[in-house]
Amino acid sequence: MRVRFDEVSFAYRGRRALRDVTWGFGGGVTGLLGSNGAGKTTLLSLVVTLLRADSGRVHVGDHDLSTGAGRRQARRLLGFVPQRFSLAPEMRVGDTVTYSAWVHGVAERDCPQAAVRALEEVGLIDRRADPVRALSGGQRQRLGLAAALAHDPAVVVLDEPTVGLDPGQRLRLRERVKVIGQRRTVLLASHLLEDIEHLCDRVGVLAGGAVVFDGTVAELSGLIDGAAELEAAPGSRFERAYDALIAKLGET
Ligand SMILES: Nc1ncnc2c1ncn2[C@@H]1O[C@H](COP(=O)(O)OP(=O)(O)OP(=O)(O)O)[C@@H](O)[C@H]1O
Repeated sequence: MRVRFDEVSFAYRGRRALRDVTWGFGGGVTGLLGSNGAGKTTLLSLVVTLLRADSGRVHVGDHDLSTGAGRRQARRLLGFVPQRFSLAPEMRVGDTVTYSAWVHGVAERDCPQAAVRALEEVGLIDRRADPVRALSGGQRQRLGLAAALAHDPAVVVLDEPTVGLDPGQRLRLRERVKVIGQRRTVLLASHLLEDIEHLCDRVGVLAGGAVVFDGTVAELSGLIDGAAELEAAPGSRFERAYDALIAKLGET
């Protein structure tokens, strides 16, 4: 399913956060990069209908989010894991996802089965009888993902999902996101270039509320082709190319 932005602008009480964004993504995992304050969370919030564009149009599939009916229909297709979320520590893992399925509109009799499917998707099915407080940070993050998958959404939006996780937990979450992206549209905002490089088919870069790059990970890495001093610098090609892109924008 495709998500499309057409000349979208958004401001917080006069403070411009997105300006004339025309961008789209669909099928597989798309990364969204940008420095602090570039507008990533704002863009994600528009996709998941937490905010409404001041001008321009956002579409999720055929649903136009500028209309009430469009937003209602799109919500059934959307799963969201925000940067910070809270879970009830005494609740069981399985009940947490069953409840999320119900909140997302799954028929009550189907909720337990929906929870089993979502917990299998994130690799937590063996922990379903445990209380949430018994989970590690990485497992809690995966539980948040299961809660967002409970109604089997076509589009999954993740805001900085690996922040605060140790390398092993990050790898496990990454593996899960990769599999989830095989049959869904996933939008992943992150500061961690390594996550984007390993997970994403395509990447968009935001700077000052505008999309300044849209292409594949290989195309972004290719931006430094022929720049000898950058090719020799430390870090992966992708990291060096991203850094050079942001530095160049800072000069203009
Ligand atoms: N609730 C708000 N009220 C006023 N201004 C806001 C609000 N939320 C964000 N902004 C401003 O909008 C701009 C974009 O913020 P946004 O959070 O979308 O960026 P971001 O790329 O997600 O940043 P970060 O990487 O730090 O999370 C920034 O200038 C920010 O200060």
